[in-house]
Amino acid sequence: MTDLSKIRNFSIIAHIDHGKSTLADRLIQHCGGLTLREMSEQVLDNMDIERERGITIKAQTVNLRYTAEDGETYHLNLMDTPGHVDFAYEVSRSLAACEGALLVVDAAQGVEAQTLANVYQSIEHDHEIVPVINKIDLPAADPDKVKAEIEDIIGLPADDAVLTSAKSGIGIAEVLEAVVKRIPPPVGDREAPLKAMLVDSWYDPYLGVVILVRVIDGVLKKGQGVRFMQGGTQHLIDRVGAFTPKRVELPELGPGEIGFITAQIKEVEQARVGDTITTVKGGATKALAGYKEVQPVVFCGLFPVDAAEFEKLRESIGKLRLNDASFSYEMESSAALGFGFRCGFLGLLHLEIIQERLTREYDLDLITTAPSVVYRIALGHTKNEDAKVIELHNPADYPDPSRIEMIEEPWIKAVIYTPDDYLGSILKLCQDRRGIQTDLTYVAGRAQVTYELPLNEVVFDFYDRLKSISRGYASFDYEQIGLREGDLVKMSILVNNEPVDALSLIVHRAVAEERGRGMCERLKDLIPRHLFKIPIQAAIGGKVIARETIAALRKDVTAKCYGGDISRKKKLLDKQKKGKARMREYGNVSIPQEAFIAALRMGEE
Ligand SMILES: Nc1nc2c(ncn2[C@@H]2O[C@H](COP(=O)(O)OP(=O)(O)OP(=O)(O)O)[C@@H](O)[C@H]2O)c(=O)[nH]1
Repeated sequence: MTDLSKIRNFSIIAHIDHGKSTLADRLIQHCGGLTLREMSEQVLDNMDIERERGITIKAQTVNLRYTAEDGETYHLNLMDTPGHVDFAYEVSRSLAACEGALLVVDAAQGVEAQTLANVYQSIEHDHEIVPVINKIDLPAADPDKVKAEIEDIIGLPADDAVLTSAKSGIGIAEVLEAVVKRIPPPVGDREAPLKAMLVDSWYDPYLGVVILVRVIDGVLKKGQGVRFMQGGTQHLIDRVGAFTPKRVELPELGPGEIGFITAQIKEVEQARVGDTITTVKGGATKALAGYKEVQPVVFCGLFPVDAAEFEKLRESIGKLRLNDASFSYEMESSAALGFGFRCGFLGLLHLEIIQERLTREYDLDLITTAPSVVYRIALGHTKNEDAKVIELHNPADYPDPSRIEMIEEPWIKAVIYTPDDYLGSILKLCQDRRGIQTDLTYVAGRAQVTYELPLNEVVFDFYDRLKSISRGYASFDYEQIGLREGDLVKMSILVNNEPVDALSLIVHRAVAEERGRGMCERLKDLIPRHLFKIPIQAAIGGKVIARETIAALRKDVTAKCYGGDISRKKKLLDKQKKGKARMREYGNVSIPQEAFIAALRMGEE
């Protein structure tokens, strides 16, 4: 049983790449959680893709023992939080499990949008926030300027910010002292009915579903019968423990403590983030506030390039889903692509992560159809059917236009934070994407601009474009603000007069022609020439709005290497053969796999 006054629960909030994981590793190392050899890998980001992309996806926590200058030993629970807008809800639950936060700001980059969004959330949770200015070893570091930014932009006192270089190990002890002295201990009642928050859950092949919890009141013990108040299920706890960061079993978790439990749960879906855990007998009557059921917002079809791999795809998707309750899938069949799955994601990054894991970990070649948001459509009545409202996840299911009375699409509020120089191009980008500017302010040579934007204009390549026009300096954060009516139509793409359903998408009428022209032009470059002429058309209903033609070609690919180098000829033929495997036949036209997504990139507007 740990004395409450000796516990500190905190998270680290930072913009991507400001050094959160490196600092976390240093804190663990300082507290002796791991040996140097074990430290050679960053421990908190534990998925391959996380490491490669340098982003944190799943929240993790470590329990550290720190003997402070006052001679007392403290239990520090360090919570790692995901660093991307797609996972905002998980972040909010992790923050709700803490009493304070370290705000890590890069000494050379200063405050950025993601930092802001997370700090405001942290403030909402009444956290004590300790500013940490990291990377002071960099030649471009300017801690005083960053301090001023923290005060001006965020409104937090930064005089006593801790200066660190997580990379060279400077200021680490100071950070730990600040945690102990400035972040308050948790409060809780050991005698009260059990109330624990489900902070995170994941699937472990040996233990089943592992649940990360923060105990608010009462005690969690092995052998206890518990009830998940939102999920409505009951379970028997078979393990209680913590990560140091190695997994250790403990006799119990008391108020204020963070640790894990297992209860022979088979699916993460049964352990929803934000749920309240209480005892079956004499349990709490009121669940903790803040529970939300996360819903996928971006949908797309995933199809195997090789139809024979459908079963493998089904199995692989099933395995991924074991570990990720926020992603959904159901079988889908398409005239052109055969059997595949319609999948739902929290956002584009989430989509890319799943797609990449399927490709890399499960060695699948996939075709991804155009991502789509969820539209709400009011349909008028017909002779046989009453009027009704439907949700549209797939442009292929677009109803008969004559029946549509109204279409609504989801909108977001986006906050973009950028150095002045790039503001002009960013405003143009937002304007082109049907954005409505609601605010523009300048602080210390940077602009903060707020836009309302339709989500469907953001899901394709908005983030990539933003990064490229600002040379990586602009940052972006968004939240959903509900549905709004829009003049939306389905645009079909016809290749050699056949509609290709995987390329059809819902667009706003005002931008349909431009987008249609862009897609036709790109497809013209992406589809190789055939022996016959291929028309490529964009159409709304029966009306063609854009057209390109791919000229016919003579087949002999080796014709261009006259001269007798046989190995070169062979290489070309091999390449042609390989290329074939990655093509999709549409009628009698082969479309390369990469064309499906590349056609949607909106290019250098
Ligand atoms: N020069 C210098 N580089 C640092 C320091 N701390 C971290 N870095 C580097 O900055 C990069 C990003 O560090 P991470 O710790 O992965 O950043 P992060 O904030 O965890 O990133 P996310 O997981 O994406 O949120 C890495 O290349 C680190 O080596 C520092 O104190 N000085």
